[in-house]
Amino acid sequence: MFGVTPYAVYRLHQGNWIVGFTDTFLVLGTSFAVFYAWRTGNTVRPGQFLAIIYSLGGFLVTIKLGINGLFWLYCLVLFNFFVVPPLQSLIATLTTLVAVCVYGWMRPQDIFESHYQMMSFVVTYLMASLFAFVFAYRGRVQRVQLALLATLDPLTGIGNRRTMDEELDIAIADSQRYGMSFGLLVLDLDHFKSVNDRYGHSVGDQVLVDFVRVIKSASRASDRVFRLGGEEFVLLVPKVDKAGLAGAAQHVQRSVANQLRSPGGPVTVSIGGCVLGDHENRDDWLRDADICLYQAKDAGRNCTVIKGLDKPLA
Ligand SMILES: Nc1nc2c(ncn2[C@@H]2O[C@H](COP(=O)(O)OP(=O)(O)OP(=O)(O)O)[C@@H](O)[C@H]2O)c(=O)[nH]1
Repeated sequence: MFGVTPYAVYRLHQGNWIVGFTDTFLVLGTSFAVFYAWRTGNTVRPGQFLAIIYSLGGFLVTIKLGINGLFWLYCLVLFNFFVVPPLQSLIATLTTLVAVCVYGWMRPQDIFESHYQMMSFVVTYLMASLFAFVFAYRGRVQRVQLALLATLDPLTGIGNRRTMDEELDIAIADSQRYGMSFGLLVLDLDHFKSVNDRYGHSVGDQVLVDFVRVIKSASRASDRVFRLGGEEFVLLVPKVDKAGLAGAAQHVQRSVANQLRSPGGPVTVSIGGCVLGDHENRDDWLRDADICLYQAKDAGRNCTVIKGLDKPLA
């Protein structure tokens, strides 16, 4: 925007109306797109809008300025790959190339002084597009990988603590807005340290992976499981009351006792839980579920304590 504005003023001052108005349109269009993105938080549509108007503008400027306009098309390549995903950028960039070449072919001397010059432009423009594409594509793949690393637990593939925090905040917002009920279970394997100490860390890792598989198979598709850290996991259960949460917890607890094995025999889990009720933030909610978990451990492990229910459930 800052690069184009002086040219818009200069071209209008010169009386070169088409280029002047094109530049002015680009400046206004950019301001509009930036404003829209700022107000809505949506950067996809403004990016596509900008790629289209700048590609069109690049074409118009080139057919009016000839060889001097061509230099701007290299900036256009970089700009397009900056504002829209690689494939869309490639389409916008190649469409502009085809338009410029067809025009240059039909009106010799208007843009290119010779076919040789046109070929040189095509080759350098394609090379610039190719490098920009590879660069943008690699950046995109790395961004996706970073996003996964930041949100998933690498060992088990389920959401990590950061993902859980977000999901619990969404649950609290849904509860306050729509009156939906949620329950939270904190699950901790019993005597897991001895599995590690006796059979090694990699066996312990395999038990954790199996544990997640058992939790998933014993819970509903709408339940969400997260790894809080170490051998502690959280299950978020929508649409339950205290009794329903206790039922869900007992089902998981029994499934683990029946199915989860280390080389030394069955592995069990202790579970603490509470419904969202009038907890107003996730820290309080988690803390109360954690207190129940400690009560379950104190009660001898392989059992469930739900806040508000009288005794530990075996
Ligand atoms: N293999 C493996 N072990 C882990 C991982 N994260 C934490 N641990 C181990 O989990 C064990 C947790 O031990 P404790 O907190 O004493 O708990 P516990 O032995 O299960 O005892 P209780 O919870 O009281 O029943 C420690 O030995 C940690 O090293 C992991 O990613 N992989």
